Amino acid sequence: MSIKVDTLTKIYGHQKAVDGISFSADTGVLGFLGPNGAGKSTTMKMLTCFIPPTSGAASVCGFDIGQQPLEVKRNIGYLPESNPLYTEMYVKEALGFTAGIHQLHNPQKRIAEVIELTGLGPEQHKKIAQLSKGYRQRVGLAQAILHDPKVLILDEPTSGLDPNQLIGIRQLITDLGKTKTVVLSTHIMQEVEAVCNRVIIINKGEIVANDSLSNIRLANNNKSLEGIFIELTNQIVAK
Ligand SMILES: Nc1ncnc2c1ncn2[C@@H]1O[C@H](COP(=O)(O)OP(=O)(O)OP(=O)(O)O)[C@@H](O)[C@H]1O
Repeated sequence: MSIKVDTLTKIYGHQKAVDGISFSADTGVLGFLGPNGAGKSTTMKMLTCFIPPTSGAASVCGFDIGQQPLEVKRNIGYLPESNPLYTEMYVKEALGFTAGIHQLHNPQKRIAEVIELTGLGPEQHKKIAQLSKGYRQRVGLAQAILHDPKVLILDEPTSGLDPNQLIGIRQLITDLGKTKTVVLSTHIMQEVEAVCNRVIIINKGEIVANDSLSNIRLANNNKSLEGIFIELTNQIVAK
């Protein structure tokens, strides 16, 4: 398994943001769903060693997030929800900067590859500040995959994109999921149906569903995913 999570918990002050969750993931796209404030980003930040857990354990490609953060970061690519970018840099300059952090042996070749993969070609000579939101997301994705990690953590990578951009990015995520373990946080149920092999639904820091999309539907009278999501996270009877 590329990701193993064992009773992972994060408490901020008096609030339990993540409450003893356990799951594992391997090659494919795992949809990580939940209402606002459910604990998705907090889980992703713990898996990527940005914040320490309060208790519990997790490993990425066999490396412990507490004991081996450098090895974890080597094996993981992370696109945070806010997609922080240096907007004064040119696209290639930003990718070169990330390549330097990862000490890539042949950065120019790999940068050309990820520009091709992420469809950044037509915009590659611009400054990031001049890019549309969709192309900025592509730069964030390009940075996340530059060191060819086995695991990708993508926190709402398609939020705010127009339908044309959505299709391109979803195709890229689907393709990446053929060889990598991708954890995808999204609020778009259509997207989950389009790209995810498996789904975890988290509510108030606890996992309320963890299965293939078809099994989750079977267990919930074949309702729409939206209906299942509402039922499992609100206890409101879905249509
Ligand atoms: N640094 C922090 N300090 C205190 N509380 C925090 C902090 N970060 C997150 N929280 C709280 O922890 C809970 C989980 O937040 P988190 O960002 O993980 O949710 P989420 O599922 O990613 O939500 P969204 O879908 O809105 O992005 C929320 O109630 C949030 O307010």
